[in-house]
Amino acid sequence: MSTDKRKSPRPANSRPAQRKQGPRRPPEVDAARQAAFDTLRAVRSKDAYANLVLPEMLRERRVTGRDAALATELAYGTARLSGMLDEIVAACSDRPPSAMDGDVLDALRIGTYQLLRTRIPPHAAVTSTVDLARLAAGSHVAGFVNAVLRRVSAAGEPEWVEQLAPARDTDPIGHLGMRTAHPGWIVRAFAEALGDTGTELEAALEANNVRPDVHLAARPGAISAEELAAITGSEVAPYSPYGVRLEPGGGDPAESGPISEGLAAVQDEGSQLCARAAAEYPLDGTDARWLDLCAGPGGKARVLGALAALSGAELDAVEPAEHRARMVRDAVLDLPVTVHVTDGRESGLRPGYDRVLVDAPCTGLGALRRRPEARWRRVPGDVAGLTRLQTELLSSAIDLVRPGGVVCYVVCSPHLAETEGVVADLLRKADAHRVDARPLFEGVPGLGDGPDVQLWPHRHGTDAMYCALLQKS
Ligand SMILES: C[S@@+](CC[C@H](N)C(=O)[O-])C[C@H]1O[C@@H](n2cnc3c(N)ncnc32)[C@H](O)[C@@H]1O
Repeated sequence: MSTDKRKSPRPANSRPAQRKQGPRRPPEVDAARQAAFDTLRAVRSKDAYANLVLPEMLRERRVTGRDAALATELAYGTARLSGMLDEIVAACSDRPPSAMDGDVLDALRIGTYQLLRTRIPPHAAVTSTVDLARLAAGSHVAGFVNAVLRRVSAAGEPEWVEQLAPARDTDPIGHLGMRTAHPGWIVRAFAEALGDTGTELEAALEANNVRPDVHLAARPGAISAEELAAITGSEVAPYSPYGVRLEPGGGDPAESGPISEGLAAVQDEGSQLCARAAAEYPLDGTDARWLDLCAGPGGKARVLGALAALSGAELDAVEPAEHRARMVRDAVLDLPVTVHVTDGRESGLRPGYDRVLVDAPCTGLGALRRRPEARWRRVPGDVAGLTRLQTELLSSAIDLVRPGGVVCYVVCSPHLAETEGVVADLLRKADAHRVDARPLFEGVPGLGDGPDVQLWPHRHGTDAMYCALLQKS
């Protein structure tokens, strides 16, 4: 929660939020709230990603320090909670959010977030939001925004949840959806993957509302995790042998020496573990040709390429999008990796690979904590198209691997249709069998009955990565 207690730029005794007439002077909006508002507007109207737009905007506008921290909290927090904020706004208005002007709705969301989730004094939250709305949509909206926010401010978040959420005992999915700010279909998907609708489900959902630690992956063979931790003043990560957890607030990791020298890269610990699993499953026979079938932007290709170099193997990396293929090339400089710009379903590559990684496009429900708006942008209808693509890519991988070779199927999602569903579907048609992936995640607790591995933010501090290993018969 923000501890921002700065005074509003207005004199303490002025009460513009209660004015009924238009402004007598142009509204003034501080840089932090303006940046948060402009970010939310870009998310809504241009399908932008808040975590890409905001840092760029703060740099361009030279917003730094506490202002940058406030802008970040307001933009990411509001984007993350927007569906829940809309329910509260709806309860305080005579018209539904869908009928409101987009700028007015964005302002109301920011105002509601400030009232419910920060220690910003209510009068400052209301006044600054009225100013934002007036500036964006005209002075005629001031009275409406003021009235809605005054109603919002009559209660705190627990009271609003109590009033608006369904009862937990009769509708735990609906209740937790409101309480943790997730759409119902995502709550249901998490519940099905966890086999739980109680405290563990709540913990898993709450973990999506916490910004993750930043991890680095030391390049295997170039630097050890211990050396990297010493250089960066951090600690080694608990599970990945390449992982280092950066201290929060330590500045932009991209500017750290080891990254600019190509010795390390920012990468979630779960991704490091999955790349390692693809490289380390023990094989009989040859082990010289490796394939990364969905390589862009190259995070796992970097680890796989380095491990291939250490074991005398070569890696082919496939990515159909040219700009992402370029990112793969940049990630694997000096490594025995060839990048192919092609569709993984019809790559034209010569079969006979010993190992294939399929890190397939997915809903990304396993990385909701990194992408503030993603939970409200994704829709259940996305799942069918993605599972079709995932099955086709996995099937192509089975065609490309040699008998006895291994395919490592990874998605950053716990949705059962994308995980077990895709694997089960493939196994009905392909000449392959599942092997236990858990031994390759040595030391990682809470992996259940296997044979596949599902990591979780609330259990492991990683993204919710799923990893299945299939061996061709
Ligand atoms: C989850 S990302 C892979 C992340 C990557 N392995 C890493 O660690 O950085 C999925 C990638 O698959 C690519 N992709 C989409 N359709 C594809 C296809 N038909 N064949 C191969 N790759 C595809 C996307 O462009 C995206 O870069």
